[in-house]
Amino acid sequence: MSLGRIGGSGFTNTTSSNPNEAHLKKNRTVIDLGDGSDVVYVARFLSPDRSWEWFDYLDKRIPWTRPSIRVFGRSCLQPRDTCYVASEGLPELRYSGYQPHAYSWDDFPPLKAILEEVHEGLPGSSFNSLLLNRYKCGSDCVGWHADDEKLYGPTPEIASVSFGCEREFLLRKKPSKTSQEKAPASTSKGLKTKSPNQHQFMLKHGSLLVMRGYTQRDWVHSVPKRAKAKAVRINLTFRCVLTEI
Ligand SMILES: O=C(O)CCC(=O)C(=O)O
Ligand SMILES: [Fe+2]
Repeated sequence: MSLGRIGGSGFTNTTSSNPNEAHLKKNRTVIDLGDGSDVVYVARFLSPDRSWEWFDYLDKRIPWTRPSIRVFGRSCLQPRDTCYVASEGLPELRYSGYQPHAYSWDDFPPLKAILEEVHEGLPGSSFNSLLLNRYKCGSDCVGWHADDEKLYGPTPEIASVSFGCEREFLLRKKPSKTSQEKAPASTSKGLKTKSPNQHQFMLKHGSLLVMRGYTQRDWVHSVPKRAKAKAVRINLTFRCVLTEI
């Protein structure tokens, strides 16, 4: 696996003989977040049947743990199950005071198959690590954060594949430093408009969402609690840990 790539894979405009790539180009939604950041969403990235097979495998076979993490200086149980898979020899991941054990791709062959699908869909991308999350019910969640750890570099591409229960994924712009940018969004008639500084996606079973460019520097994201979500959701975020920072 090639390592050390920075930046987005970019869905190039060249004609492609890869049917997956062509399908993706047709069915993707690209949201330009401005300032060199964008998000790509493909609702039907994987077929529902295959996705359910993968869901069952992941639910049963992944050695899920629910670690203690530190948030604002206090120790608490992470409100979701997690597991981490990474290629050998990479710098270790550490977030919220927690350093997950890195399992090998060889331990979970279906993860290699999903990774292959993601690489086919995102030509030029080269992911070498994967953070898995399992949300058992509506009170499981992930709070506002950015995946801006140094080991991913300044413009990480993060590909997120979802299985099972649909959950909302929110993106919110970080507060800007200049006062001009802080002004609330309004029309020329002074009417308030819906802020372009927030975006919301309902992440479907078998969907792919990709964050690119400066999204981790300028935006935060979350999967909030939802009382109505009664079933299990599993999310995989593929990332590229840089070998030379
Ligand atoms: O579950 C999701 O959709 C997002 C997970 C996430 O943001 C993360 O693992 O960093
Ligand atoms: Fe994240």
